[in-house]
Amino acid sequence: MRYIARYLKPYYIHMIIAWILMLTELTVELLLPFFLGKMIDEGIQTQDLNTIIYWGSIMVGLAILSFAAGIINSFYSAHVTFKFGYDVRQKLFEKVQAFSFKNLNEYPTSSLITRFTNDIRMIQNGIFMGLRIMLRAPLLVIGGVVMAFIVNWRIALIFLITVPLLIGFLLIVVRKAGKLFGKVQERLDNVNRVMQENLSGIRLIKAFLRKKHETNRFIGANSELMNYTKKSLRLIETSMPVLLFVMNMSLLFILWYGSIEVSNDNAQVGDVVAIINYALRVSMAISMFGFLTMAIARMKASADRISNVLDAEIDLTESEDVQKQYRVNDGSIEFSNVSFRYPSLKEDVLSNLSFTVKPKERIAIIGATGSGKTSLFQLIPRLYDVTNGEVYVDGHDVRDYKLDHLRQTIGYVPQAPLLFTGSIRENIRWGKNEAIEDDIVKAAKDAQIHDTIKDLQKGYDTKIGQKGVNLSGGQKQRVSIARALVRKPKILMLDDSTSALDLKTESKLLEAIERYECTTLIVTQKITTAMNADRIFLMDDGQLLDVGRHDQLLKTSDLYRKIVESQFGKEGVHER
Ligand SMILES: Nc1ncnc2c1ncn2[C@@H]1O[C@H](COP(=O)(O)OP(=O)(O)OP(=O)(O)O)[C@@H](O)[C@H]1O
Repeated sequence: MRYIARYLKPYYIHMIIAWILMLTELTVELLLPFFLGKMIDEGIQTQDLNTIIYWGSIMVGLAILSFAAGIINSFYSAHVTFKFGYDVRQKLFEKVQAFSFKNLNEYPTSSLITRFTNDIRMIQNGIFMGLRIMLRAPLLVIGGVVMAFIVNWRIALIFLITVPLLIGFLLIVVRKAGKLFGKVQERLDNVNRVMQENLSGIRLIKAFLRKKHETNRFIGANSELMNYTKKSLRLIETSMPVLLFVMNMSLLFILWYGSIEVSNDNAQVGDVVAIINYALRVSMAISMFGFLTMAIARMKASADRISNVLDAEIDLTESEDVQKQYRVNDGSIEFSNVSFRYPSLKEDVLSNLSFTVKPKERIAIIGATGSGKTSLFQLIPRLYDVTNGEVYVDGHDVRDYKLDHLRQTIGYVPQAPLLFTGSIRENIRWGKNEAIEDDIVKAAKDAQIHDTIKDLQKGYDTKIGQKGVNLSGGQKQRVSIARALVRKPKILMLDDSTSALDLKTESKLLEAIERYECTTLIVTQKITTAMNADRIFLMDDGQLLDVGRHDQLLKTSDLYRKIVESQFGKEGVHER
């Protein structure tokens, strides 16, 4: 909740104005029944038209004042609420942008989306209600009771029983509902997760005929959400009949006891009408107060979830003594006794790796699936930090570089090419904001995608659908390679990014890359790609089994020979 106060700070003036306006509404609301009683007793009972007009005009004036105050209050309350939402969303976005991969593993995308949308909305609801009715409800209860006692204390005694009864009841309901709302938000996370997986994997689901299975999964998550929402809403709804019952009983009591008091000349008809009016307003204020506390319980559950993200410790930061002047010039890489373990695992996925890569050298990394190739890649731009050992770029530990500079000098093409909604030009420029048209076209030509783009009706302006749905796998791969090349990187890392390319296109691509004069690491499953590298790293189970040129490895490594055999046959090995 302290975050709420912090983010509301710039809007304190607006909040104070909203509260002053709300107090104006409240004062009018408390005065109206009093004047109504006066009008009845001094005007209607005595049939004095002038007095009726007098009190009537005052009441109309006050009603207009209250109406205007209500409208302006809503305006200020909405302003504070929306500004607050904007600021928190912005802060959350910046925080998530700064997250390391480890942080991202802790907060699934679906849960972050719920926090960005639903949780912020819950807090906004709480703030809006707070500004409209927070002080108003309790003050109306207190003021209503006091005014009723001023009008006629004997009849007003009924309030001493009904008010504590209703408040006690509502407090119990709110406590229970608060816990349930936390659970509702968790279930909403689940629904969002299933929905997100389904939307992004819809083609796969259709291809595998998994519609029924996925529908059942969604029904499961959706039913849980419905059940918890139903439980919490039911709890709230039980408060309404109880409230109405107590209210009606107290009205009956006021009428019954009031009539006795009037016939005994201890009260006037106007007093009874005024007190009935106060009783109605006090009951309404208590129910309003109930809704408000409910909104606050909901807001608290959501605020906790937002502050968890804002408070999350980002483990991958630049150390205080980071050498800001270090620059990557040559692009040499060295791994020194590197071991790495994902935070969620018990065992290392890379163990004791040591090797050096000379500037501008071209290395092919080959190895079974799960042998740690991608993990090795991720350590160079510090997507994760090593568990043990050191990774050096240009002779300096990667942790001693400014993170932005280090990453700027690396062109990384991940295994699954990810493109963003926007034009092809925008997607390539995504690699380097300042890239001019010539740079973009050159990168596309080198990535062997220029001709394809040219043949599209809108060329570089062709819009790419979400995640590049309207491009083929190989086209997506090449656009993401162009995106990496446009940065003119010192180190280029292709993680199985040429898998969908035919041999001819791939070899042209590799030739073009050679002209970039950058250190190149290529994870590949294809021997034809590996053969052209200066050296091949053969990985198995997180270790570097062998290093050498293709012809050397054919002689020294049984595993390498087997891989070659599996792709070219026994005969093919000798031809290569
Ligand atoms: N984010 C993660 N959290 C936990 N374990 C992971 C994570 N990513 C990968 N792993 C595990 O680390 C090991 C190495 O994975 P990695 O992706 O580096 O292999 P790879 O050689 O690139 O495989 P492939 O060729 O299939 O892409 C695997 O056992 C994998 O299960």
